[in-house]
Amino acid sequence: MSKVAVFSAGSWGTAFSIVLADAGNDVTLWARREELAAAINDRHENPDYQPGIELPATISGTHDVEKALRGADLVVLATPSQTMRENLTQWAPYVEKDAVFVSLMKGVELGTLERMSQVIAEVTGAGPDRIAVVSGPNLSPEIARREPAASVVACEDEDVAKMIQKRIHSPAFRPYTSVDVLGCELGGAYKNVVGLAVGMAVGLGFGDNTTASVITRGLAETARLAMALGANPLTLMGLAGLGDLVATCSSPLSRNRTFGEKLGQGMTTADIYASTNQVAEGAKSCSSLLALADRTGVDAPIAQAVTAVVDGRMTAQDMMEAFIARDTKAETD
Ligand SMILES: NC(=O)C1=CN([C@@H]2O[C@H](COP(=O)(O)OP(=O)(O)OC[C@H]3O[C@@H](n4cnc5c(N)ncnc54)[C@H](OP(=O)(O)O)[C@@H]3O)[C@@H](O)[C@H]2O)C=CC1
Ligand SMILES: O=C(CO)COP(=O)(O)O
Repeated sequence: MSKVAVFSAGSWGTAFSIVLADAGNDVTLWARREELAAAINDRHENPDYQPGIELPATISGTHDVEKALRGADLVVLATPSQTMRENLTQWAPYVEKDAVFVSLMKGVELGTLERMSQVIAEVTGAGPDRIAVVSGPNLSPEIARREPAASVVACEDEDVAKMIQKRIHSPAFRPYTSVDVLGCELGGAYKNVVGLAVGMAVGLGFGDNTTASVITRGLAETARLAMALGANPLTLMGLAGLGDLVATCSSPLSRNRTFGEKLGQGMTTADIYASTNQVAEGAKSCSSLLALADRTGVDAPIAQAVTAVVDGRMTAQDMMEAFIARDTKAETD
């Protein structure tokens, strides 16, 4: 059986380990806390992140980086985007020589404005044929319950994308291939920002016309930036674009939408951080995506307003009013 190392045992790392195990892989799930690794082994459950879900016997937990990586030809990365560089710098010396990295993360690094595939390349020196991303409408509690879902596995080397596709195709999880790594990553990161804006609209008590308008203009904004950077526009119409946007913006399971809802109800960012330990990537990546749009010369009103609300410089109500009051223009401009 082929061995996969998954870093780490959060919501998505754990749910994706179930996909990998169901698809026939031997999975070693690395946990930052030793007691969580022990719980995974003793109880076949991740009580902190996917409580009540029995993990297949082919998933084992460990807190030992070297042990997790020994013999693994796929290294799946699912930590918060903002800590990936530091994490991977520590793990990289133990990665097998030809192992392929698979990023599940949906964020853009603050400061460098790099996508996760770029961070992985920089830290490990791996070429584009050893770096893939998996992105799509994949809310982890639903995936952990084995509800049917599709996703995209993107790698610049199509043969590698096909190899990973085979390795992650389970009875409940259907992956499509793509060579558009940039489009998939930007779709995944941007939908979190749009999810925050939609959550704010929901928190303010607005209905489906409002949320549909924000979702659609959010897709337009995502596509504008992604295409300016060289993405295939069809990627944004696909699972890693529209698909993930719809899932995130319509589901109360989404941490980003929930974070936005709380902002809409008047909570501050600091209060929300204090109330959860789970990652809402958009709250950090909104400012990186805005900076990326500014650097690229692309208009990004949603990223701009969401960043201002997250930073406490604007209220959610003012954001909605500002969206409506913007200079009018043609829809396709
Ligand atoms: N959840 C989902 O539905 C999906 C998430 N994603 C993406 O996957 C990525 C991970 O998200 P998700 O699993 O949901 O996040 P969670 O908040 O559920 O889990 C975060 C994980 O990262 C660990 N972690 C936290 N801080 C650090 C750190 N400083 N160094 C190393 N590890 C750390 C946590 O360990 P500990 O428990 O010890 O704190 C935990 O294992 C994000 O980019 C997210 O956008 C993508 C698709 C679906
Ligand atoms: O990326 C996700 C679904 O595809 C998960 O969204 P949240 O991070 O908002 O929970």
